[in-house]
Order: sequence, then structure tokens, then C-alpha cells
Amino acid sequence: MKHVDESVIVSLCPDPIIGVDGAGIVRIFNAAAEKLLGYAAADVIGVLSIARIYPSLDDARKIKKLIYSDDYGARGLIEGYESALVCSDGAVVPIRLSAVIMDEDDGGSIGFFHDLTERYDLERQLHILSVTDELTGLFNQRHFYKVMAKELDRAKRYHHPLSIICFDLDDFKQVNDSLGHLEGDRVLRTIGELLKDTLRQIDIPVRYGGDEFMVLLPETDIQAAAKTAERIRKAFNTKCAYSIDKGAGVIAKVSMSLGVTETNGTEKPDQVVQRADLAMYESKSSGGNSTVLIKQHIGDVVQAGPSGGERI
Ligand SMILES: Nc1nc2c(ncn2[C@@H]2O[C@H](COP(=O)(O)OP(=O)(O)OP(=O)(O)O)[C@@H](O)[C@H]2O)c(=O)[nH]1
Repeated sequence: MKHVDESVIVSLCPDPIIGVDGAGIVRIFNAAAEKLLGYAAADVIGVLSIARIYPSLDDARKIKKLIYSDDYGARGLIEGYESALVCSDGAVVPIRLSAVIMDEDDGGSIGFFHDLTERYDLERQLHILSVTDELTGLFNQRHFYKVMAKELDRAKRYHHPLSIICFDLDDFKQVNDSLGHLEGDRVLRTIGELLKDTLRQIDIPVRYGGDEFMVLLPETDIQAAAKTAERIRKAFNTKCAYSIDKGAGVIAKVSMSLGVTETNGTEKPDQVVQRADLAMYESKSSGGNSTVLIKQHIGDVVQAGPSGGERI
């Protein structure tokens, strides 16, 4: 290869390269830096302080401190540090930075940046996929237990009530068997939409599995949660009013059995889920299409209902 001038290499580099003098004033600003940040090199060289393109002065100070530390194996070096840059229009771009001090006397350095936007977008999409139930768009069971642990901690620390609604469809198999799986899927998707419309922003709706769902209601006591449960049940009856002929004069009506319980955060996730499940099964075993409440045990005493359940 014939000799190529270093400045040509810098200008051809597809990643942004920014060089600064000891005072932090931009001295090198290649074409990729212009493209990413939206500044013309002619407008920033000799004028712009590098601190201005970091999100805050603290970020800029931290990077300066890092380059003078031996955190990356030697003083005067940064390798693969993840931060962000602010473009001329105010947009913030995630970047990975490697940098070296060019001149020990003057303190001038050169930074090699790599735009991480695509990687961050991909990670965000992967995260969404990992916490979402594909059919309904609700959260999945794995996410439910993660959030539940955090919400139990919060409830305990701040003495706020935390409620949970557990519900399961009654006779859902009949929809699949009589009307087909696609119609069954439509019902499950309708529940996803219905929950998003009915709940507050801070509530966490989850498809627990099959035709079973959970809703976590932070800062909500059992009576308020029961009202929400009833709103869900009634909305479902309006939106999915099926009466399916099971033959021999028997009609199956698809509805919901709901169980509601509250915790003060001192329990394990499984204990709370089991109690909500028990309330839901109580509703189901007495005909479904209803909401049953079971309050938190205090000592061994169950606070409401003959078998711990209060039916509404
Ligand atoms: N269409 C569809 N059906 C599903 C899906 N996941 C689970 N199911 C169906 O949900 C039904 C659950 O059946 P069961 O547990 O007997 O529930 P059920 O018919 O509602 O009966 P009870 O709960 O006793 O009232 C089965 O037919 C499953 O095939 C899904 O993603 N899509």
C-alpha cells in the first residue's frame, strides 16, 4: 500500500474522532463526527469546548479523571467507556469511547467514538421481548416475579398496601373446541386490550399462562382492588359475551373467576400468589363469573369470610 497521510485516515474513518487541546478545546473533528453530531468542523475547531458535547459537566469531568487514572491498565488511556454525546439539535446519542493522551505536556487527547444507537435499540427490543407475552402484549410470568419482589419490598418499606388480582377464564376450552383456536386467541388478545384500558399506569397486568392472568396493584388496598376486579369482569362480559351450545341443552357461558388479595409486603411472592389463586378457585368452584376476596393472614387468623373468602 502506498503511503497515506494520517489526516486522510482520520477523515476517512467511519467512526467519529475528536481531538482536543489541554484546555479541552476541539482541534480535530472528522467527517464522521460532523455527521453524528450535526456540527460543521469549521464551526467547532478552535471554538467548542469538548465539555459542551457531553450530557453534563460531571460526565466531562469523569472522563477527564478516567484518562488520568490507570483504570484501563495505564495512565493516559480509556478503552470502551460507555457514555453519551449531545448533538447540535439536543438529541442524545449513546457512544463507546476510547481515548489516549497525545501530548503529556499540554494534556491534549484524542477520542475515538462509536455510535451505540443500534445496539441500544436492539437491547431495548430484546428486553421488551423478554418481558412480554407475545399474544396479549401483557407482561409475562418471569417479569411478574421480578416486579413482585420489588413491589413487596416497597410495600414493606413505605407501609403501603399492595394488592393482586388473579383471574382465570371459565369454560374457555369451549371457545377453542367450538369456535376454533383463532377465536380463542382473539379472546385472549381482547383481555390484553381490556386490561390496558381498565388499569392505571402503575398497575402491572400479566398473562400468567394459558387462560390465567395476574394484575399487581401497587399502593392499593383490597377493597379498591376488588372494585378494579369487578370492572374487569364486567368489561369482559360485555366484550366477550359468548354462549356456547355444549349439546343436550347445556349452554356454556365464557366468563371470569377472579381472586383478590392484599399484602403488607412481609410475605414471600408465592404466599401472596397462592392466596390470590385460592380466592380465584373459590370463585370458580362456586360457579365462576364472580370476584372473591381473601385478606392477608394476621398470625393464623383469616380476617374475612367463612372459608377465608368474601364473595362479591
Ligand atoms: N386459543 C388459545 N387457547 C389457549 C392458549 N393457551 C391455553 N389455551 C387453552 O385454554 C384452555 C384451558 O382449558 P382449561 O384449563 O380446561 O380451562 P377452562 O376450559 O376455562 O375450564 P375452567 O378453568 O375449569 O373453567 C385449553 O383449551 C387450552 O388449549 C392460547 O394461547 N390460545
